[in-house]
Amino acid sequence: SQTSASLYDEIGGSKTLNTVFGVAINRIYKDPVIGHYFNGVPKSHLRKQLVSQTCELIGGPCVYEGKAMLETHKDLNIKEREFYILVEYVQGAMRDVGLTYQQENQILQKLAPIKYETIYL
Ligand code: HEM
Repeated sequence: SQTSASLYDEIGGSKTLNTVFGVAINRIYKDPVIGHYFNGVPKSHLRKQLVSQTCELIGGPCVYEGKAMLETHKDLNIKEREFYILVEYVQGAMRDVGLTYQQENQILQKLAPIKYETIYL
């Protein structure tokens, strides 16, 4: 409703999102299964884009101006199980940064539909 704060404000805004994705990205880049996808992708660039996109999805003031998800991921041949490895890192980072389960799940629900633009079916 108009009177309730956005999820974005509730979690602490871009400061919290930057911390969450900073933690997640450090782990993702080291992962033995999915880390290789990110060779040559600057961490700071990916973090900025993920923060902006997620900010927009959870009611923040951002407008995502990065590349389209389908275009970005379609030639990578990402498998479904690899998608879930990435999601687990994002979830783990949210937990470590102190978000509640409810906040975690609300954010994951927003990210979930993007699955079909990232994996190779
Ligand atoms: C909900 C899941 C996902 C979201 C929200 C997401 C989001 C994004 C965003 C915002 C970018 C930056 C686009 C830009 O540069 O403007 C990106 C790039 C990228 N993503 Fe994802 N992604 C997801 C899943 C995955 C998965 C599962 C993988 C691999 C295991 C992956 C690998 C990559 C790579 C390698 C790039 C860099 C591509 C390039 O610069 O050429 N993504 N993603």
